[in-house]
Amino acid sequence: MSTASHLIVGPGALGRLLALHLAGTQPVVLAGRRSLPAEQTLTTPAGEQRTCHLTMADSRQLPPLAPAFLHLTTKAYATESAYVSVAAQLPPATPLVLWQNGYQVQPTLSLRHTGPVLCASTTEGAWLSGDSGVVHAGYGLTYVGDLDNRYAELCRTLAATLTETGLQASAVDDIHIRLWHKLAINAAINPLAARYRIRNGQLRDRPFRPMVNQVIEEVAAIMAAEEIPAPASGWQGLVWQVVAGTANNRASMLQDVLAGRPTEREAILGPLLAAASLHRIATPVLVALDTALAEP
Ligand SMILES: NC(=O)C1=CN([C@@H]2O[C@H](COP(=O)(O)OP(=O)(O)OC[C@H]3O[C@@H](n4cnc5c(N)ncnc54)[C@H](OP(=O)(O)O)[C@@H]3O)[C@@H](O)[C@H]2O)C=CC1
Ligand SMILES: CC(C)(CO)C(=O)C(=O)O
Repeated sequence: MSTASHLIVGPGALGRLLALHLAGTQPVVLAGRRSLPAEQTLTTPAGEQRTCHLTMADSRQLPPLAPAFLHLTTKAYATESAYVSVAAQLPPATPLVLWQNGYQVQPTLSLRHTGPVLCASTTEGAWLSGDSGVVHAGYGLTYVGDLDNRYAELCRTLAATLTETGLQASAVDDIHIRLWHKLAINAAINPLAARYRIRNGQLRDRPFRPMVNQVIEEVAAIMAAEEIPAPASGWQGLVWQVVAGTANNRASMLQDVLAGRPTEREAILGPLLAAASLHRIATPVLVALDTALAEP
């Protein structure tokens, strides 16, 4: 049985970024459902290129492994099926780390998995460069926590490991709140950017600026009803800071729409619309955006 410390399932932008950082100091296996070159190149935010030989595996037929962490870096909508295909091949107490945006797989898999379930909420930015590379577009920060605060030591261990590799991370005892703050950012930026096919920075201009502000108002009402405390900068401050910081980005939902892939609409807008319905809060703008994204 291999002693690989980190099994990463989902060899996309985030999975490769993670694998290429961890591989310098830790045993890593990167697993997917199609074959990829083992030589993978990381382009750093400074534009340097670093090529590394990774141990690749087929996620449906893993070699015998007992990893210290199973990282799932699939899109939210693909995560449950990826989990099902790999969990049966691993010791049941393997710690699971969920890297998805939104708030859909986190509560579901926290209940379902028999081992510890950690959630990682990251503002690292990465995109794929063909089958053999990943571009680290910008440094961010990763928060690691578990929804019931039962695994603080494990969260600290993972955060320290990530930080050693160059991905700055902190263990937190309020990951639920951090995930909902990220949800607010993604709900305010991604659906509008995808619907109007614009870069994040264009949201600052007319006619989009008032639309973003309407979404923020609806999201703020939902957050208050869900008792999610506002960030220090307020909801407006939080969203507009991220818009400014990612002005040149194509939001992930826009990239998905342009590539004809499914979006993470259900994971991002779904929990907000469900909470709005529970608390009887009218959210006409969020509903219209969700409906538009659901159209084929
Ligand atoms: N990229 C980023 O900068 C950030 C991403 N995130 C979040 O991280 C998650 C992943 O995003 P990202 O890396 O960009 O997405 P990608 O689409 O680049 O990667 C997803 C990967 O998962 C693979 N996959 C899908 N289903 C399975 C399966 N059943 N078994 C094994 N592999 C599978 C896909 O492979 P295939 O090619 O076969 O479809 C693909 O390689 C998302 O929830 C995203 O919101 C969060 C913050 C930043
Ligand atoms: C923060 C933001 C909006 C940056 O583009 C993002 O997380 C995404 O595109 O999904």
